[in-house]
Amino acid sequence: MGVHAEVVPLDWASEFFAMRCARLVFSAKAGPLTLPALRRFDVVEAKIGADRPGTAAALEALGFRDVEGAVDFVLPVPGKTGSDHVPAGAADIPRLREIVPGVFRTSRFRPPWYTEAQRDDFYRQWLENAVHGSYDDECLLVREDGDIAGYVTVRRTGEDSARVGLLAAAPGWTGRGIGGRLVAAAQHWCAARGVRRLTIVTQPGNLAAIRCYQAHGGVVSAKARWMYR
Ligand SMILES: CC(=O)SCCNC(=O)CCNC(=O)[C@H](O)C(C)(C)COP(=O)(O)OP(=O)(O)OC[C@H]1O[C@@H](n2cnc3c(N)ncnc32)[C@H](O)[C@@H]1OP(=O)(O)O
Ligand SMILES: Cc1cn([C@H]2C[C@H](O)[C@@H](COP(=O)(O)OP(=O)(O)O[C@H]3O[C@H](C)[C@H](N)[C@H](O)[C@H]3O)O2)c(=O)[nH]c1=O
Repeated sequence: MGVHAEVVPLDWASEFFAMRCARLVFSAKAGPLTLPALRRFDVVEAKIGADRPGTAAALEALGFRDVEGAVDFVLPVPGKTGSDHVPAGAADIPRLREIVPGVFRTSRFRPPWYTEAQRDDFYRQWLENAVHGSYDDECLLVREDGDIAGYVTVRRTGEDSARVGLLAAAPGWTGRGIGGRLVAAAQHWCAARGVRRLTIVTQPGNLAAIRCYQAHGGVVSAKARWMYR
């Protein structure tokens, strides 16, 4: 089976990781995927819906390998919500950068394609950008004892939709209900803007995240796998 997809360069990632990164965008209108088109890049990533095993097999024949799964959730946005979060400001960036290393271990940004140091730098940058309203719109914090106990970044993706970028309890704060408070913060952010559809993605092995999202009304909307070449 031939794969019809465009190989789209990822400019931000290419500059950040100092590698030529690209993503496959599947389309019946695109020409068949060829090895010369793929060989122009150091890493080509593809997200393949769980309902498309034939595509995954065809990509494997082109040298793609499984990296990680993805589970997409839709979270409810109640009309009236309460939340105890505060928006992050520039003064929070040094502490946020300090507490990121090792947190996103199930990320698809992983060896052998990305080093653990690159992964941690990537999420540090993601958080810092969100505080400045770049890529994600905002970073919201839950504070305890004068310190950051958790953070969640949010991005409006449409008139009625938003997506969580990163969500984590700070080291030492996992398993203490911070995850739920962060979900509530994202829901509150949406409700305040009239956004009714909130999505979040995690990995199938991230049981703490999955239980946390399900406990707050999250419903699985799609499952996929990431493959890289
Ligand atoms: C969009 C994204 O960023 S996806 C990535 C999510 N973030 C991360 O993986 C970062 C590291 N992990 C964390 O920061 C946290 O563990 C979170 C955010 C996933 C969950 O928040 P927490 O405050 O730790 O979880 P909380 O105390 O609310 O518990 C949530 C549920 O997970 C369960 N749980 C907690 N840790 C684990 C674990 N290691 N394995 C399985 N279940 C777990 C809890 O028992 C609870 O389930 P229950 O309600 O059925 O009892
Ligand atoms: C900060 C920033 C990032 N980008 C680019 C770089 C990448 O190409 C994408 C981010 O990847 P994305 O597909 O959005 O992330 P995933 O959904 O696959 O991965 C998730 O897993 C994490 C653990 C976490 N749950 C989070 O949801 C994702 O990382 O964006 C950019 O162009 N500009 C930027 O500023």
